[in-house]
Amino acid sequence: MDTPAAPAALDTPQPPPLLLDALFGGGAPPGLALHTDGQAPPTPTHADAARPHVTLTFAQSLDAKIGGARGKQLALSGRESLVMTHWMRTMHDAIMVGIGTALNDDPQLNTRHVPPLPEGHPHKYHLPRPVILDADLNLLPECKLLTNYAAGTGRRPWIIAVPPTRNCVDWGLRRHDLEVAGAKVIEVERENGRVSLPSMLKALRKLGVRSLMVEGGARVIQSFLAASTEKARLVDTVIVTVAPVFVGDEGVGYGANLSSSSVDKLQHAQTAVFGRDVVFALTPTQ
Ligand SMILES: NC(=O)C1=CN([C@@H]2O[C@H](COP(=O)(O)OP(=O)(O)OC[C@H]3O[C@@H](n4cnc5c(N)ncnc54)[C@H](OP(=O)(O)O)[C@@H]3O)[C@@H](O)[C@H]2O)C=CC1
Ligand SMILES: Nc1nc(O)c(N)c(N[C@@H]2O[C@H](COP(=O)(O)O)[C@@H](O)[C@H]2O)n1
Repeated sequence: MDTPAAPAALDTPQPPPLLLDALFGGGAPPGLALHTDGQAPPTPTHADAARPHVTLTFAQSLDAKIGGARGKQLALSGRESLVMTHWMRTMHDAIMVGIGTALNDDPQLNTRHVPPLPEGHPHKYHLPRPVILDADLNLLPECKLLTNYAAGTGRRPWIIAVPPTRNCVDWGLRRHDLEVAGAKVIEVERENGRVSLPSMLKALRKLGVRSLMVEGGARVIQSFLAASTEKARLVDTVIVTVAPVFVGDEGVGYGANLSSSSVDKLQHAQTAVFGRDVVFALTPTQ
């Protein structure tokens, strides 16, 4: 009698090879993307233990727009590349957007588009910690990130804020309202009028964040691309989805103040087609 074939590793759906190559240099480490009995799943790590691995990722049109006129949120990614993005979310400890995106898109930043696990599967997908760059605490207590957390369907959002230099009653009141709604406020230093990215990364690493997926929006992408220098590189992997559409001049771009001398030098790592979209993975040149 033939011996029945062993079931393929619990029939767990597997992430796209582009992500495995770009973030793990090949195969899937055991337990990847899964939340197993409270253990932290494997994630991309950074050689410098003082900051998390940073993956900068976004979807753009052929004319390099990430949003529509007056910031209108655009569904640029097709179904297949959106699923890829949600796989990427399962692979990171935390996911970050700027307050511009949080107010404009009211995102959920969860992993709902990953293929469902088979019935009876012992684990769940890992859900990344949502983090918002919001120096002045303008996040709304009724946003989806906070209501999902209150409803038990999302993780507790962390807000990266900068305390005002002078006593500011309003900032304190906003902090109180956000904390009552469930947010954790993390204070970091200000740099050039905004959250200092190195200070923010250091604070996140101290709180146990090993990998951070930065999703945008325009100003945040620009800051990360421009902040990296040979001396202090802040981005380890860039993953860009390019959708076959033109948005036009009135759309939101991210390259406004980037010059070739200030932006990090990136080299091609992988390209793959997802449905009608093309996804590029890049890494900084050594
Ligand atoms: N296609 C895609 O993949 C994505 C598209 N988008 C689109 O992007 C647009 C929103 O972009 P945008 O308005 O620029 O908003 P952002 O999400 O980039 O947020 C910008 C704000 O973040 C805060 N911030 C704090 N520290 C920094 C820092 N170091 N660098 C940059 N920003 C910092 C600032 O506010 P403060 O000073 O108050 O802290 C700043 O105004 C929307 O149209 C949205 O739909 C967004 C994400 C992904
Ligand atoms: N990958 C990708 N493709 C697009 O076309 C997009 N517009 C975005 N936007 C990012 O995703 C956030 C929305 O997330 P949820 O669907 O609410 O979980 C949005 O705020 C952008 O960060 N991304």
